[in-house]
Amino acid sequence: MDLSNLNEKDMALGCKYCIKGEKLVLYITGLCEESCYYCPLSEKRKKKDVIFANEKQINSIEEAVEEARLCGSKGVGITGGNPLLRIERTVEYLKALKEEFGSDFHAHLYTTPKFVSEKNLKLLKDAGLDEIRLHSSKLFNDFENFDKLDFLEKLKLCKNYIKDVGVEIPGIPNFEKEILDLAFEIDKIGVKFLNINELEYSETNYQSLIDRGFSEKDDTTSRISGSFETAKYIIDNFKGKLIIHFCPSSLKDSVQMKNRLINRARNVAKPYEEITEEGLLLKGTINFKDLKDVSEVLEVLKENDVEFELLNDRLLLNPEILEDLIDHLKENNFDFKFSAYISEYYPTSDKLEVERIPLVTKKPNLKLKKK
Ligand SMILES: C[S@@+](CC[C@H](N)C(=O)[O-])C[C@H]1O[C@@H](n2cnc3c(N)ncnc32)[C@H](O)[C@@H]1O
Ligand code: SF4
Repeated sequence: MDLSNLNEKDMALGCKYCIKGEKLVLYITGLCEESCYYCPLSEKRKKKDVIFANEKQINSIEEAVEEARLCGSKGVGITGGNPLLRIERTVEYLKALKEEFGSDFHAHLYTTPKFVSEKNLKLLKDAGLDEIRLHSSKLFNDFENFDKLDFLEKLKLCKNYIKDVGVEIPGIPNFEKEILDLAFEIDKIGVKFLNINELEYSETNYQSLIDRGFSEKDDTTSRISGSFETAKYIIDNFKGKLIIHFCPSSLKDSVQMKNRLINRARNVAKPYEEITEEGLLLKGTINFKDLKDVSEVLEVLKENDVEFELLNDRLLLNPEILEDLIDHLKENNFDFKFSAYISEYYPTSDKLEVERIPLVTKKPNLKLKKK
């Protein structure tokens, strides 16, 4: 059974944008007052006061705006850490994005109840926040001390200031009854949605999940066994107005991430590059030492009006054209003095290369001893 209800009417507005890859993920700070045993954040980000716009570490609002522009983002998801621990920064970035892209640029924010206050909510409202999602972290980490009434009060407070208020939690196996109870309670006070994320492991939380008796669902994904069933139990047993959405890890990787990559690739691809179905970029590269070693190739390209880019020691062109050209040169016993390959890489700011297909390998320039 597929629980990921992709019917748009059964989803928070922020999720609709996210699935289409239209949300800028703004990681406003890694600082966080909680220590959830299942926290998936990487070492690079966890508890560090760093800012990321999607995959790129940034230091300024301009960089966030630029990343949103390159990705064709129609909204922002502000996350962390806890964005409320850097409320001034959060508000500054949010205001700037709204000013740049207009008031329709949808903004949602993730936090825990601890620093939800009239003061912070007022600041967020004035900056244009459209949606807020509270994570009842204490429920899973410190059950005895989880103050349900306080959590409900914080949600009510959010409703006074922010248009859409929801709860977002990981689907923790064996917490079915507690989550279902919470669903009924938040429905009574008019909370709009409950998002249940499929519990996932990462390099930072793996050991603590295993120590608590959880196990991997399979060896091809990072899903934890039983999380899907927890969400299913809640969806099957809940009756009320609350929208309950299960977000499987596959939705994050194969749909939302892929769509975000495709959107960015469309904006950053050079005219000679190709975009794959996964949203990666393909380009052909010739590496040379001396320009004269590629003079014949350049002539052919110019004669045929082929688009290319000439750098100091590299010639970049369409991957298919490069492949045809190399085949043709090989057939004509061309004396290659350069290397050539097709590279597949992420359209992200780090341009991470995932594959390199060699077409011509440079001959090693070795001087052999004469006997
Ligand atoms: C990583 S947190 C960051 C934002 C904020 N600190 C919070 O906890 O809401 C974003 C969302 O991921 C969920 N989450 C936390 N750990 C998770 C895990 N191991 N697998 C799946 N979702 C998780 C939380 O419920 C939260 O809604
Ligand atoms: S509240 Fe969020 S960021 Fe903080 S420890 Fe928990 S999951 Fe991680």
